[in-house]
Amino acid sequence: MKSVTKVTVLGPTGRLGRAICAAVLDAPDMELVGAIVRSQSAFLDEDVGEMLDRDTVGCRTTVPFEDALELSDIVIDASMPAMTISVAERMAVQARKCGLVTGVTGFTTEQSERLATAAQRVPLLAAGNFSLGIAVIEALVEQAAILPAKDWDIEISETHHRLKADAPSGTALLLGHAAARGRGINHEAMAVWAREGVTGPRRPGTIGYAVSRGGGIIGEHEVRLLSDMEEISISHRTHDRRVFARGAITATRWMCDGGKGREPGLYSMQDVVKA
Ligand SMILES: NC(=O)C1=CN([C@@H]2O[C@H](COP(=O)(O)OP(=O)(O)OC[C@H]3O[C@@H](n4cnc5c(N)ncnc54)[C@H](OP(=O)(O)O)[C@@H]3O)[C@@H](O)[C@H]2O)C=CC1
Ligand SMILES: O=C(O)C1=N[C@H](C(=O)O)C[C@H](O)C1
Repeated sequence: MKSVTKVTVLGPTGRLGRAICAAVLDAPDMELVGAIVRSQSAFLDEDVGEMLDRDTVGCRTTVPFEDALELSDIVIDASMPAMTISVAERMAVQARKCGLVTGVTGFTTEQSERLATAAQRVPLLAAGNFSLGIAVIEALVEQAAILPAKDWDIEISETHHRLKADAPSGTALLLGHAAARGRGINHEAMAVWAREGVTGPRRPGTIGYAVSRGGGIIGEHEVRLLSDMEEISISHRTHDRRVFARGAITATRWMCDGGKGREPGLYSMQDVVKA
């Protein structure tokens, strides 16, 4: 008999969380067993199917997550950093091995370190972007960034909808880290987060970021490599938020590995696309 993966979703009421819940409900090999909201949620104790304007599914939104974790094979996270950290740390002290797939962005350095610590005990896949297209351009950016830094400037720009909470986007950051890896430099030392006033000439070797927010744009990213005589532009546009949900399902299946589950560790979409 084919096994069914039991899934809990964190942040099921948000833009990403709703798309992921719908994808889980549509996946024949998955069952939604938990939907975790915060105590201030406007959608507390709602049937997830009804919340999505579908038939009742028998899984209701709740605040305590311990019972859902006990039932789950995997947790898919579409919430916000504080919830991600508290659930990841709770999972790290659980005896049974349940994986966490998080798409959340906007972690502070301290939160990222706490997530990495939790990943020593939990199989944890962190994806600043679930799109497989972004995973591909991440590799392209790393490859392009081998061009000599003295001749080629790297600039990253992103645009998102007016409601996005964090900047630069998680995707812009993962592209910046890919560029830094390609160049063999320390990302934090070379990142220029914004420019204003009398900035003077561009510092050689830096990676510049620019952010726009407006309207309903789902996500646009561009990495430009600029020399005096030519330019490379690597860009990506998301046309439909369901691409994130689809990628999250692909990542979840990779993490479950046919029911065996992955070993504790920090994984990324690169592991998924290279499999
Ligand atoms: N990796 C990827 O491919 C993608 C990642 N994202 C990321 O996913 C996250 C969620 O994005 P999005 O769905 O657009 O955001 P939303 O604001 O629409 O949803 C976030 C949900 O998380 C819950 N939540 C839990 N804790 C908090 C908190 N402390 N403050 C606010 N809300 C909280 C809220 O639900 P409630 O109040 O009901 O508990 C809220 O509905 C972001 O980090 C975003 O960058 C987004 C799209 C794609
Ligand atoms: O908040 C969003 O909407 C998105 N967030 C992710 C990010 O920060 O990169 C992914 C996607 O671009 C949409």
